[in-house]
Amino acid sequence: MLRFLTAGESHGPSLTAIVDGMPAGLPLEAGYIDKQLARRQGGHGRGGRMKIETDRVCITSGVRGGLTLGSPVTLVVENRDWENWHRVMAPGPEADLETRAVTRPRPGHADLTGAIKYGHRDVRNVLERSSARETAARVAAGTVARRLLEEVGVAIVGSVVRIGSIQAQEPALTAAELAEAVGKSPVYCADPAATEKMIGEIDRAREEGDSLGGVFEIKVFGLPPGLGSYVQRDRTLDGRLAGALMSIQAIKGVEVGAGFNAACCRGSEVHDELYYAPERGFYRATNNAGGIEGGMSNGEMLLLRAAMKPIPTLYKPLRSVDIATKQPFEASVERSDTCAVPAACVVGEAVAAWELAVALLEKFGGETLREIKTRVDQYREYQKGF
Ligand SMILES: Cc1cc2nc3c(=O)[nH]c(=O)nc-3n(C[C@H](O)[C@H](O)[C@H](O)COP(=O)(O)O)c2cc1C
Ligand SMILES: C=C(O[C@@H]1CC(C(=O)O)=C[C@@H](OP(=O)(O)O)[C@H]1O)C(=O)O
Repeated sequence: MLRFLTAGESHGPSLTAIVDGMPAGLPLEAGYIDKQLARRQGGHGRGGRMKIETDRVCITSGVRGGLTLGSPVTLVVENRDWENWHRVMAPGPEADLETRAVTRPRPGHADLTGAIKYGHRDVRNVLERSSARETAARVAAGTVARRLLEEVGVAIVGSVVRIGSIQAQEPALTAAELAEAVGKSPVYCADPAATEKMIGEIDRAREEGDSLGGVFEIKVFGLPPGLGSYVQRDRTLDGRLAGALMSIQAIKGVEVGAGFNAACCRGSEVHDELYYAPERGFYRATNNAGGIEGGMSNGEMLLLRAAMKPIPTLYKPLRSVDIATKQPFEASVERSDTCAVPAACVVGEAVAAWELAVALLEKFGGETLREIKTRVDQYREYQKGF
């Protein structure tokens, strides 16, 4: 069974992910994970914190000589900002609990409800863990899953398709072309004209002390059919992917394929008709299902979309109430991202990779990469001849 946990506070010494159940013999290097960590830090619209951090993973268990051992893989990402916070965040009685105490909850963040739920009078005890800093650890873990998927011919590419009111026109591209186009864009968008407008929109929001959300898309190429299942509803691949995307901080909606638009159409316009050709087996000429039918991958490209709300911390103050004095105030802000949709897109790729790797291992099992590859190859042959 493949599973992972993350731990760590935003301004603590480090973030940790423990990945358990990864098969042995998977080539894995820190540099491969660092590339994804760097992408997650980037994207136009990020704030001052990203100038402090340069995320790098330290692999402290489960890998030897560049290959996984089958034992738990521990991934540690240091917080450079810790240097400025060790007095405040110290685990012992020496911690300075006064200087950076927070009693002013931000609308739209976990602050108020987290304080009520866990009985904290200092909102810092909530925001340290509710912060999307945690996604650095999730990207590290998800990138191990991405490595495994790569070995069986599965590629995952995310792209930003909307920032605020600016919508991109997504060209139909291969996985490699899409990755190249996205890599050139400061907002990870494959449409150059929309990229320019998105940058302008983010800059305007920043100047006006405001924030922006948007939509990103995840495409997965090369998935075999039959990952996930209809036999128990908690095993549906779409349910699990939607849950994973929704678990990302500030994600408020998820679509698969035609998504909400399918609800506006007739069945004859939505359902993908089936064809057969001896050289490729069964296929569909359209992909409104987004690569999932009956809770299972159907062999077509997987298409997911996630909507991110605007960042809650605003330079333009919103009304709130101090939990100590019960007096209203208008929040003042030290620093914040203006827009983190590109970063969230990288997190989306990672969490999707994770869920797909879990479903892959459920279907094919195996303790070694070699076993898994053999079984996937055999299954692909079987599928072609079906
Ligand atoms: C990559 C990323 C960066 C974020 N940066 C910020 C930020 O700088 N300031 C902020 O208030 N919220 C930021 N958020 C959003 C909050 O973490 C999120 O809104 C908060 O945890 C509340 O959770 P919810 O929006 O899912 O309800 C970010 C989210 C992501 C995914
Ligand atoms: C640190 C990251 O994102 C942070 C997510 C975040 C939040 O409230 O979610 C608030 C900000 O942190 P800080 O208050 O330290 O400036 C972001 O910078 C990161 O993505 O690595």
